[in-house]
Formats: sequence, structure tokens, C-alpha cells
Amino acid sequence: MNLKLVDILSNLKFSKLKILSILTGIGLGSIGFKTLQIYLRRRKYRHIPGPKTKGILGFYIGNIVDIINLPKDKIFHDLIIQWANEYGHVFKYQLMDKIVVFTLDPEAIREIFITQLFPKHPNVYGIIGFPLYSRFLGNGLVTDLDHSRWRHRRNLFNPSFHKKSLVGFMEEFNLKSKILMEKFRTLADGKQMISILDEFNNMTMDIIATVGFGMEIDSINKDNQLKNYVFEGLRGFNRALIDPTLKVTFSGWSFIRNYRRLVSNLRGLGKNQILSRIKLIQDGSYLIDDLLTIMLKNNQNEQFDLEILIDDFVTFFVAGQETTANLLAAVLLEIGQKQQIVKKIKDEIDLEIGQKVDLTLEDVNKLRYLGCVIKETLRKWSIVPFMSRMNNVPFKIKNYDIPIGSNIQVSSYVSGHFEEFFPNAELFDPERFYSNKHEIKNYTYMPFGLGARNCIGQNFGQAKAKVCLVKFFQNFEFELDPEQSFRPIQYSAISPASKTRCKLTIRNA
Ligand code: HEM
Repeated sequence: MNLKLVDILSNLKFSKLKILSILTGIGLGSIGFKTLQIYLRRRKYRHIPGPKTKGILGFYIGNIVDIINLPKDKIFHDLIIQWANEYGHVFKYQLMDKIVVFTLDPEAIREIFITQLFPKHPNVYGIIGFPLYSRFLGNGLVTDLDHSRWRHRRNLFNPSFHKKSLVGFMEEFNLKSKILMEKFRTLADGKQMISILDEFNNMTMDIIATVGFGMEIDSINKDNQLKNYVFEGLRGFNRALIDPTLKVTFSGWSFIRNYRRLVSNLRGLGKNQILSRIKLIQDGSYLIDDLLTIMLKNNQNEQFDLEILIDDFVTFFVAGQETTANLLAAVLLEIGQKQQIVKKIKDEIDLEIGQKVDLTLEDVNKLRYLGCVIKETLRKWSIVPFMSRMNNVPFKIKNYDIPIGSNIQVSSYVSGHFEEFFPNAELFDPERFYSNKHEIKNYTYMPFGLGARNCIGQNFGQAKAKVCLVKFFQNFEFELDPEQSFRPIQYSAISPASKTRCKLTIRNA
């Protein structure tokens, strides 16, 4: 009996050692494999210029070290501008073990987005669709990687964004802007600091909920589940993009668990809304042509893929809401520093529109100067940081062969800050667009993307931004908090770091 025990113990000792050595072997093997993989990848791209990585750590994690060392007031894309100034129209950089090819070359951009219509890169849009083991935007319109399925669905959505539908949406843009202005009236004592981005986020949320999905939630005046799920979902998503420790720490895992629950709640809400609408349409009792009805009616003869309909529900809340809110907050942050621009905007509104309350699309389209202020804000802020495509065929940029399958990135923010394209790029100057001071070259300005996969909501977003701004200037004066940051912060969108803090007073009061 005793002898047996000794045997077992010694065997156990031996197996522990064995296990340890196997594990060490696997560990070393994986490191060796990864090292070889990174080495070969770096070699494949070594003919393309780009910033050097530093030391052994740099070999493994690439230019992440440069990002970590960025000054506090700079965003990652400021670093890319610096690299563009150093290396020119095409260069590469390394993010962890992956290589990114970046270009701001107008000719190459035309090829990528128009002539060759390269697909979206799965590494990038796959993460946006399915971050942290959850289905967020899924295969919605922004992230769909299946070209023929995307084409079919884009055709279904297109009529909802044509001018005729936009004319119908104006009523909601007016109504929701009016509700926000009523709230501002209660805050406009010239003393309270308001985080204007938060307020614009509430308004754009209410607009997309109503015109998109027939949901009246009044985020401007109260908390509600949908708003919390969307805002928290975005916050989690943003953290997923920038925090590489999430998947390897206990606190990270608990965050992921909560995040997955939240996204599943948001999708559950979307599912209920879609199912009850299908029923109403089948009963013939729902007559309002919002995005959801149009989408379902157009799809009537086909099998609905419920999960994809939910993907689009989430996609429209994300793509259609925070983009316009950030744009509005950036406009006020820029012009608040230049009273002569504010005066020009007000003069134009007074002349063309006066105190008219119910604005039409024609009214806001008369505001050419305001339109140029929005264009200049989009040049300087871009809002969407970058786009990524994959060359599925051999491709050259400026005589450099780009390996097939590369992650090619383009950024309206970087092109918009590149001195060769926009002289004195840091200066906010709507005259660039108003009086065409300098020629703006094709494919150097693309805040709404390019080609077939450009932004479906660009006219929608600009019309709603204009309605809101007109009502704001008809009613209020504003003064920026001088203590705030005037710089951008970059997550899934580029937005004012301090959310544009300002005090309001009632105009002519
Ligand atoms: C300031 C406002 C906005 C900006 C700057 C903006 C920017 C963009 C950009 C750059 C893209 C292309 C992304 C890529 O190629 O990877 C895009 C796509 C898209 N945007 Fe917008 N957007 C804005 C407003 C909106 C609004 C209001 C909606 C909806 C109501 C919307 C819905 C979409 C959708 C669904 C796509 C995907 C289109 C497709 O692939 O077919 N966007 N947007």
C-alpha cells in the first residue's frame, strides 16, 4: 500500500515536470511562431517607407509606443499627419502585430473608392460589427462585408434618404430642435455652464428614434432605456477600441460581461420594435412611413433575416446620432472663438429666414454661408476618423507595390490637415469653401466617405444640423468656457474633448 503511494507520488512529480516542460515548449513555440510571423510580415512591407519601431518591444507591438508617448492634447491622427509630412503620400505603420498602409494620395484614393471599389477590410469592420464577443453593429449597413447583400439592402434604404423623404423628415427636425430650444430657455441665465454636446446627443437621439423607428422617447427631457443602452453601448465600444488589457484582466472580463448584457438588451429592444411593426404592417394598421416601415415594406416578398434587421436598428442609432451631435458641438466650439463668423451666420439667417419657425428644406438650403461653416468644420474635425479598405488584387500607390489583402487606410481628418491640400490648415476659415480661395482638389476632402459606400445619411445629417443651428441663432447668444480644451478627442468618432461648454443668454433680451 505504502509502496503504491510512493509510486503514485513519484509518478505525479514526474508528470508535473512533464506538464511544465510541455507548457514551456508550447509557450516558446508560440512566441517563436509569432516572432516569425511578425518578421515575415514586416519583411513583406519593408519596401514601403514609414516610421521606425523602437527596440524589441517595438518589433512586437509596433508604433503603439509612439501612440502612448503622444502629448495629452494630441490624437492618434495628429501623429499620422506628422508621419504624412515626413514620408509623403503613402507610408506604412505597425499596430501590434499588424501592418497598416496609409495613403492620402488623391489618385490612389480615387482608385480605391471609385474605380476599383475595394471592399471594407474584415479586420477593421469585423471588430466594429462584433466587438468583445458580442454582436453590436453586426452585419448592418456600415459593417456588412458581403457585397451583394450590402448592395441589395442599400437599394432598399436609398429611397428613404432621397430628397422627397427628407422633405417629410423636416417636420421632426423642426419639432425636436424646438423642444431642445425650450430646454435651453430654462438654462439661458448667462451663468450656468452647459455641456452642449450632451444636449445635442439627446436631440439627435430623439430624431433618429422617431423618423427611423417611430419611437417617441424624449431624451431631451428625461432618461430612458433606449438612450441609456445606446450611449452606454457606445461608451463600451469606445473602450473596447482603445483598451488592449480588457481581454486579459479580471476587471476587463467583468466589463466585457456587463457590456455583452447591455448590447443584448439594446438588441432585444430593437427586436421587439421590429416584430411589433411587422405585425402592424400585416394588419394594415400602421401607416407612417418611417425608415423601419419603408425597409420592411420593401422587403415584404422576401424572408426577413431578423438579426440583420436588428443590426440595422443599432447601426442607425450609432451612425445617425453621435455623428451629427459631434458636428454641431464642433461648429459652436470653432465659431465661438471667432465672433465675426458668428455675426455673418446671424446676418445670413436674419436676411434669408428671419424669425420663421417651421423651416423647410428650401429655407435651410438658402443658407450658403452656414453650409460653408459646416463644410469647414467637417474639414477640420472630420468626425469619422478613418476608413479602411482591402485590395483584393495587386495594387500600386506611387510606384509602391501594395501586398494583396493589405489594410489600406484613408482619413478625411488627415487629408484635411495636410498643408499641401489645405494651406494654413489649423486655421478655421469657412472662406475656403465660400469664396473658393484655394482650389480644393478632388479626393482631398471626403468627410462623408466616397463612392458606392459613402454616407447614406449625409443630406439627412446636414439638414438636421442646419435646422438646429438656425433655431439656436434665432434665439440665443453663447459664450464659450475659456477654461475648456479646444482640442478633439478620438474614439469611434472625433469629438470636442470638453463637450463644448458654454453659457447661454436669450438673444436681444
Ligand atoms: C456629420 C454627420 C455624418 C458624418 C461625418 C458621416 C460620415 C460617414 C462616413 C465617412 C461613412 C463611410 C464609412 C466607411 O466608408 O467606412 C458613413 C457611412 C454611413 N453613414 Fe454616415 N455620417 C454622418 C451622418 C449620418 C447619418 C445622420 C446617418 C443616418 C441617419 C448615417 C448613416 C450612415 C450609414 C448607414 C453608413 C453606411 C453606408 C453604406 O455602407 O452603405 N450617417 N458615414
